[in-house]
Amino acid sequence: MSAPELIRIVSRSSPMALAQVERVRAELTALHPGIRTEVVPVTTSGDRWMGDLSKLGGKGAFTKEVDAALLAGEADLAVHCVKDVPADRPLPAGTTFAAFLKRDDIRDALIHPGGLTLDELPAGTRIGTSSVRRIAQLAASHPELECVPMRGNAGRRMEKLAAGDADALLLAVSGLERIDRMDVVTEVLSVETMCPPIGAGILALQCREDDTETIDAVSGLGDPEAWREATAERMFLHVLQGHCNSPIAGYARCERGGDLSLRARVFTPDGKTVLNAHEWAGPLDPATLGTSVAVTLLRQGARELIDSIAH
Ligand SMILES: NCc1[nH]cc(CCC(=O)O)c1CC(=O)O
Repeated sequence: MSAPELIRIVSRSSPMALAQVERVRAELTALHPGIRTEVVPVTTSGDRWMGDLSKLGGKGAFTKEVDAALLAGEADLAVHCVKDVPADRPLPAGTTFAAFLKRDDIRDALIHPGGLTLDELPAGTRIGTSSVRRIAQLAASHPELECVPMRGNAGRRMEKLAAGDADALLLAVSGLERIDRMDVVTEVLSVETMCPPIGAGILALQCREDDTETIDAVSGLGDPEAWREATAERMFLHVLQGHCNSPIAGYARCERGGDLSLRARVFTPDGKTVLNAHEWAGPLDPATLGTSVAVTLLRQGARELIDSIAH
């Protein structure tokens, strides 16, 4: 096997995306000191557009331009948040996941400048979030709070918070850790309070399918548990075929004795209806567990619930 001399890594240019690339470069250098890396920055439509993501003409707002650079041969490796990679369709033809990195924290955090926790926030507190998953769960657990639209990278959201556009924010712990801003967190929410999105905290390395040199070089960065969890979660979402306004949440976890479990929920936007499932893989492979949990939720009416939401 011949190792490549240079791996060009395409990345979005947000601070979080660049931090993700630095992690990959560091792990790659530790594993293969002889391989040089170079960063190819791109801006995605999701980074540019500050409106409603569903109005952007479909999914993949954060991945489309990255995939294009990879397929055009302008780069050899893409680093994606699994959370941002559409699961209702296959990966772009000609590309494949070569590895899933060891998973980071999957929880969401509250950022409240006054230092209050979620339960302490007074009625009418404006939470800056455009995430249908976060809005539906807050409506269910804290109906006295108000959600106001908020997009942009974490740094921009914190500027908007400081400017008074919202009173508090919800952001992923993993993203804040990557940009070294855990100092702003007032409370880390349990997964029972705020069920995470599919793929939370997992970075995927994507290569051209025929580029076996790069695939072989980076596959050693993969984490077997992250692979099993991502595979179960993405198959779950694939079978459910949600759209971009579907409040869907869930996470797989390698637990006691290595058995894989998958918990998942589908909500109405107002949080009044919650469909819930939790299953163990036992002898099943991760993808089959994902399918099984999706089928359980479909039997509970998930299809009708998802299709009744405007998108
Ligand atoms: N939509 C942006 C985005 N994509 C992935 C993460 C979090 C990091 C991850 O889960 O890998 C975030 C930020 C957030 O939701 O607060």
